[in-house]
Amino acid sequence: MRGDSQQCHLTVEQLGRSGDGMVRYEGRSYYIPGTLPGEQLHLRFHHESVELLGWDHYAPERVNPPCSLAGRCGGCTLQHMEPTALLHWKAQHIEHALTKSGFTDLPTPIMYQTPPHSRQRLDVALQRVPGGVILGLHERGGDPVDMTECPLIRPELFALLPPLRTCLASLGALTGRGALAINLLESGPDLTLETPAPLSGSDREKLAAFARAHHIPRITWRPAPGKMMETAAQNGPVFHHFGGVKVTPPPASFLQASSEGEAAICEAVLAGLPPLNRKDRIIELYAGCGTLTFPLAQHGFVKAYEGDKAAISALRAATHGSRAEGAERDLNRQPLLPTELNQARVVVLDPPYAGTGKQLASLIRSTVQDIIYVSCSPAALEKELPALHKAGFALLSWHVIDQFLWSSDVEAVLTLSRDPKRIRKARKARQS
Ligand SMILES: C[S@@+](CC[C@H](N)C(=O)[O-])C[C@H]1O[C@@H](n2cnc3c(N)ncnc32)[C@H](O)[C@@H]1O
Repeated sequence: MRGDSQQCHLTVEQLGRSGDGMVRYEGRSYYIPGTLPGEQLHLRFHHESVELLGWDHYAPERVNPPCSLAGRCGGCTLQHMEPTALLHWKAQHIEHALTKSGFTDLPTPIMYQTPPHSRQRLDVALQRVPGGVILGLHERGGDPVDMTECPLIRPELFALLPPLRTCLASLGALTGRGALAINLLESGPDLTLETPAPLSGSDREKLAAFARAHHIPRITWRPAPGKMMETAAQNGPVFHHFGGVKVTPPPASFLQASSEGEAAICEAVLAGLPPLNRKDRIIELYAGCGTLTFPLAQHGFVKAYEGDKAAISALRAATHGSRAEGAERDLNRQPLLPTELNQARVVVLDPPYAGTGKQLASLIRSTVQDIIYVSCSPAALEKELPALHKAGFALLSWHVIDQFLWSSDVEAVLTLSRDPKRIRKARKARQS
């Protein structure tokens, strides 16, 4: 029901990309956090903004958020949505990117959602306040909200936070705002700390004592992301296994959000491989420090490319005795040429959020028949899939992996082929 007054009752039409409900008013779209499609809202419109006065009708997908910080903490924006409905909503993003790019008659997706309390990576903001330190995620457009509870992260990670706050509050280097990345590796939590001022000798002693008391193998310090890092405390070896191979990930290294998500991605990638013999070459682009490299190396010889120096050094250091080789390469500045790609029986790529950039064009010009595309960005897929469709690739399977529970983010693994035999076989298998 629309009226000319500033107050009105409108129905949420859909969720926007970031998970906010969208209503239309006088030809404009407005996004309202915390609302769901089908809900009727009582709203008041001001010049450019809208105020939610209340709900006339709730959606059946609405649930009570499991965390009392929901709505404030910027980590989870969709805790009020029933998880299965959320997974289907995320699958629609991928489906939309595929159909918009020309892929029709899609196979049924294989979907997976990670459980609560499974996040193994945490990137938090720090803020010194009178009497202590706030450690948490930013409120939308605001200050960090202290993470006094969190149904998302692994319990052992959450258990570390209270003593960590005490330790951080004692550091002279944390004069204002800072940041902390924690990767929960097999060897224990790996901490990378950013503070406005450099660590003093006394700060280092406190961090070393904290590391010993809480079985933390390594604490690294840096002034800001991308700046020189220093080891603040080393209390034991740092390691993690990928596909049975022991790797020493560098500080603040990319790590999949949860081990369950990582396993689901890995399984989807391996399921998408064409028939290979051990001599066949797999080219892997954006390899990080080897999450997919070493599982892939059990199926063919992997040539892995990665732009981050520390990550590729870690990968290369672990390749001894495996059927994998790593190379440092900025794939935006120096994409692999078609002649290089042509050596591959299959190309596996897992680009950053922005997508593959310049690498895509030479992939299309190559004679590569099979691609497995791991993507954390439906928007990048929407941009890049049309060219792959035009180049003759068909979609053999798609996996939707919601490893970002209660957020609007999603991961997808797409198996694409332009090998007529493989396409025919996949179509036949679907029909039977
Ligand atoms: C989504 S992560 C995937 C990493 C790895 N596949 C994994 O699962 O752990 C994307 C990777 O792309 C790398 N990357 C980003 N831009 C790059 C570029 N221009 N050239 C090469 N690698 C790049 C990042 O350093 C990161 O390791």
